[in-house]
Amino acid sequence: MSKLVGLVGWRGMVGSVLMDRMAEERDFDLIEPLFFSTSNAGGKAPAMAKNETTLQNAFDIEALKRCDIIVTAQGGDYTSEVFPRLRAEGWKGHWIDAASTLRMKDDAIIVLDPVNMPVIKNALAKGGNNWIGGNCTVSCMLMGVGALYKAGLVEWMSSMTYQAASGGGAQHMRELLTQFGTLNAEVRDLLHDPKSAILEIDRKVLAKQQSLSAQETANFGVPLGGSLIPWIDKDLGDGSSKEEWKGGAETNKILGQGAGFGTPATPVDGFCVRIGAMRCHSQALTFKLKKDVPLADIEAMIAADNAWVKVVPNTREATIRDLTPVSVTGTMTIPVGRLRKMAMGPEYLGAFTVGDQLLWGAAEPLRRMLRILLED
Ligand SMILES: NC(=O)C1=CN([C@@H]2O[C@H](COP(=O)(O)OP(=O)(O)OC[C@H]3O[C@@H](n4cnc5c(N)ncnc54)[C@H](OP(=O)(O)O)[C@@H]3O)[C@@H](O)[C@H]2O)C=CC1
Ligand SMILES: N[C@@H](CC(=O)OP(=O)(O)O)C(=O)O
Repeated sequence: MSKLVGLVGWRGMVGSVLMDRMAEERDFDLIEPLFFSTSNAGGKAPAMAKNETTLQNAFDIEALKRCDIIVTAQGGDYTSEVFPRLRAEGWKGHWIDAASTLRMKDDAIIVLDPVNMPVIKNALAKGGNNWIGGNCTVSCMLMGVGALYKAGLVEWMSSMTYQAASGGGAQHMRELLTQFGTLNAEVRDLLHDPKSAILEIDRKVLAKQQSLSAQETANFGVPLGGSLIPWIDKDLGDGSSKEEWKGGAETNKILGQGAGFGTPATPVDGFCVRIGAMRCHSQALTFKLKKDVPLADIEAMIAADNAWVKVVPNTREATIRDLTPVSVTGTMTIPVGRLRKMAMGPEYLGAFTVGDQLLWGAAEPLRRMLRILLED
């Protein structure tokens, strides 16, 4: 009999991408889906529903307890409210979650199976049942350069990120586009006049950016269109942002190394920056390798690591064609390019990578974990 799989958060941005991927990969053929809602219990479930066509109340613990597996992309507040109650009521099913809430708990595994299948299998064998998707930046980075970690080559890594508006949620994407529209409207006439002075355009754009209404910056807090914001997530009070902290903490946990595993952690640190891209996160990486490995060997290692990574030749033409958010958005490909030894010495490697933060960064690791459980 098919497993009963509860789906929570399926109509949100991450959830919609997840539903599309599940349909594409025919995951619904293998399960009996049970759709939940926080806002429309009793309404009609989406077309993928089979026998259970009514939306269940996502806060109804008895209804949730019926599920063998629950997959949620509803968000951290939902997880904080429902998960402890569900476990306290004795539910032993598998919980698969996009939210960060449970990621660093001892009994939770951060799932990214092309990178950490041994960690997942080990936890499954020990009865693990909490499977959490990683931070989007970390997951996309490891899908690209995980080979270097698997080979034990990384002494440390620094990551400078260029993170898309979608990381903040759907409203942030809308806000970015609204700001671009407002700025364009401000200088539209001057743009249409080829003889207009560019510094006049620049002055008017800046004046508009600096006077955007509170409504037009409600989500990011400051203008993002035509600017950037070098801080993502909470202030940890030690000079770093929570997004930067996740880079080190989650990378090591995914790889099954660090304090919790009785092995040394690999130092990972850098700056996380929000830019005006729509839904692809990009990262400039600097590695200190444990030894001097020829560049050709590094490229071969990265290219062979998984079915989605693609090494982009370090030429201008290939880079501007294949290593941008616009070329990657909506695809499962994780390009890694700009690979070169840096001026600091032969153990210092530079790389640049891009990933769709709603696919590998959020939805895909969850649906793959579901498949692992269904095939177990
Ligand atoms: N955005 C991102 O980049 C990432 C997000 N995540 C995690 O996933 C969680 C969900 O994120 P995200 O998908 O961006 O959140 P959304 O705001 O798009 O969706 C969350 C929920 O909001 C409700 N909702 C209310 N109004 C609408 C509407 N107009 N359209 C769709 N849904 C609506 C839905 O619940 P209901 O149907 O019950 O009303 C939906 O499931 C995050 O909180 C985070 O924990 C993880 C990785 C990346
Ligand atoms: N913090 C990420 C998005 C995200 O949801 O991250 P997390 O799953 O770690 O909370 C960003 O803003 O780009």
